[in-house]
Amino acid sequence: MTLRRGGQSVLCGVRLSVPLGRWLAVAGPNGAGKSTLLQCLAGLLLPHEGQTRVLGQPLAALTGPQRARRVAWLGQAEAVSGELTAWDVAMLGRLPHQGWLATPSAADREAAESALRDTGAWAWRGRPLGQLSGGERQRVLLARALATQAPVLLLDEPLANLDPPHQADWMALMRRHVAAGGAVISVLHELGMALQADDLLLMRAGGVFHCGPVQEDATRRALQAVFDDRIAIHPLPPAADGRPQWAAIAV
Ligand SMILES: Nc1ncnc2c1ncn2[C@@H]1O[C@H](COP(=O)(O)OP(=O)(O)OP(=O)(O)O)[C@@H](O)[C@H]1O
Repeated sequence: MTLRRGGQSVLCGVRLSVPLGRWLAVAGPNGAGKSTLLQCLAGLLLPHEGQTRVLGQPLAALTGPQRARRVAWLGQAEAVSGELTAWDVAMLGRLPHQGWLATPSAADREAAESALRDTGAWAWRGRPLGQLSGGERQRVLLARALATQAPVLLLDEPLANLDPPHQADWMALMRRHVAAGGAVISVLHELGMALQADDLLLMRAGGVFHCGPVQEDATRRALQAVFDDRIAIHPLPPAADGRPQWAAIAV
């Protein structure tokens, strides 16, 4: 996949395949092309060369609702009317499931409630988005993505404004999503969290610097290298489920 913006090449020859049942974290320095790649995968930007296929079908061949039922999107600094309540925003995630002018079904309401409960946003479902804090707002937007019940989640900096306990909750949600057969692709600057993903895609200067399982030493070495060895990775005690964990510290 190749994309030029403003006369510059911002993605060059990126090839990527993410199987269902895996969580891929995308990391790399500022300006590496991570958000651009995610927007191409979501169909929000059209690459000059290459295409995105979702569940075996070219994204471009799908209608808007078909696409939105397969791929849920959470972008950076999304513009959503501050007058909408948290409930309204979660229900936006159900639009791809509803017919033209149809009223929401019981299944739509259940999906929105479950998503708001999962992100800890149920308590303020009646409050307008404009009256929520940055982290509260982010949890509502995550609920909108989850309410779609799409198998593929594309999340650009989903942890922005989340406090550490809610970051841990987010991770548990992603684990649950992949354990249920979904796929997650998330751009993360929180490298400790990125190191808990299954796979890491490391980008630099619009290209793939490295892609591989977090468990492989080579991947963790590449993570240090993509940041010019200005981070160090240290092992941590295993997680409760036995999964190895690492911390990334700026040096
Ligand atoms: N609308 C645009 N027009 C021209 N160039 C753009 C545009 N949007 C982004 N770019 C450039 O594309 C490159 C990749 O940007 P992108 O936002 O994908 O990087 P990123 O890896 O997500 O960075 P960050 O970690 O800072 O969020 C950057 O050099 C950026 O300046």
